[in-house]
Amino acid sequence: MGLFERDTDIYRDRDALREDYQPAELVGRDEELSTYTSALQPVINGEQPNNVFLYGKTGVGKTAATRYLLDHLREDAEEYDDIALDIIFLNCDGLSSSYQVATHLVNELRAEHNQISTTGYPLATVYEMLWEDLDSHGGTVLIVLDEIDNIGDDSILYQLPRARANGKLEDTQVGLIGISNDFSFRDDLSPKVKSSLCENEIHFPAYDATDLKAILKQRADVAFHDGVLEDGVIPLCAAYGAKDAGDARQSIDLLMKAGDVARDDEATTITEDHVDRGRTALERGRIEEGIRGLTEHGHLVLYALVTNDLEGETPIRSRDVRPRYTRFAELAERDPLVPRRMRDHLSELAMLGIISVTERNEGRRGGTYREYELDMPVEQVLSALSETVKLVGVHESVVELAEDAMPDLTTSVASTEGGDETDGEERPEADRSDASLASFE
Ligand SMILES: Nc1ncnc2c1ncn2[C@@H]1O[C@H](COP(=O)(O)OP(=O)(O)OP(=O)(O)O)[C@@H](O)[C@H]1O
Repeated sequence: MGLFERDTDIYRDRDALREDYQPAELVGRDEELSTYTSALQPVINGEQPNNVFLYGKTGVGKTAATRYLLDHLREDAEEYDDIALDIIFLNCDGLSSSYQVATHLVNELRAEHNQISTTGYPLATVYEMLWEDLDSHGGTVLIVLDEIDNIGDDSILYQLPRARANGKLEDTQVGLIGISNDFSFRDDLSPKVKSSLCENEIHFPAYDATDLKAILKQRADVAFHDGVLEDGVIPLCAAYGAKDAGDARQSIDLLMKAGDVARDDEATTITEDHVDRGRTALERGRIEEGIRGLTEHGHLVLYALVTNDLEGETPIRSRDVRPRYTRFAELAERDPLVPRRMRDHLSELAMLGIISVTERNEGRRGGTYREYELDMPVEQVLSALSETVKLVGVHESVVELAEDAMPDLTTSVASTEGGDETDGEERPEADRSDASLASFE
């Protein structure tokens, strides 16, 4: 028997739950698809295409609807001899300027051997190349810019829709489809860009539990063997999804995680318990990712708050977190931030859902103040902070937890100078070998 053995009791086709799977039909988006279809109709009529702007929160089907309709459009256009349709799909993640978008578009239009460098030309030259390449292409070209809000300036969003009117294009008809999940991007567009890019706006609202159930059912039928899902599983995944953000991607991920947990258990059915465990695992991943993305000072503030929490000091005011934070910064050989900047980090942690904030009144004449406490299991937070703990040292309050939460913790030499004025902790033993210990006196 090999080390790996095929286990197919649960999944018939697990890939149907992956991000890149394109469902044959989109569920529950009839109204949006009908508006979108009308906006694309001029392409089939051989007319100048409309520009379309899709917006809505993440995971609500904007990209899926675009791929679905454009696949159909491409297929249907082949029925007409007088229509030559080409579609360029560009995800703007990582493309932070019109210049970068324009060079990528030029390269999409050019053959492999004729690509241009993505740096070094004046913007006007890149535009000239773009108009020339587009115009020599002929027919209709639809340009989809997904995650369009990454583009830091709106030059290309102004130029593309107007290229024909400005005499830059004669033989090619260009349509622009912009997709964004950033509502402020749309609101902040300059009026001249808004009037052309947003001539057909389609809003994709968040899904409710009923929509999500239908979407999950469609995927589950392909992904799992018959009879594997217990009755409550899809409603539970849908209920969590609707409560969180109405995001189909999140619900599908949860269903897949539940399937994986069941598979690891060598179970033959997926139960609600598998969903709950899957949710905990995903949540852990999300927190860890959020914490890892913070700056070093964000980590130090959070580590300070973790130790306050373990000592039963939370909810706690920012000024009372400060001495511990300052000491940790010193141990990490960093200059502590001023109180206001430290508070900004607390606010950021609250925004990420890692800690919670409560506004309190200071009595009859006083103003309001804020108190902070951890809003996530301390073990998870600590395990995501392992690099910071290594840098600062293991605070006494976390010694016990550290062994479980950070098994990879290596011994580090702790500084013994300086002090944390507010608390008189005992100095930890310096020669413990199971973890690095810092002096926080
Ligand atoms: N109506 C639907 N029917 C079937 N599957 C859907 C539907 N809506 C979304 N999905 C699926 O949910 C996942 C996320 O959808 P999609 O990528 O289209 O979201 P989005 O709105 O473009 O999000 P983002 O703004 O994050 O890019 C994809 O796997 C997609 O296939």
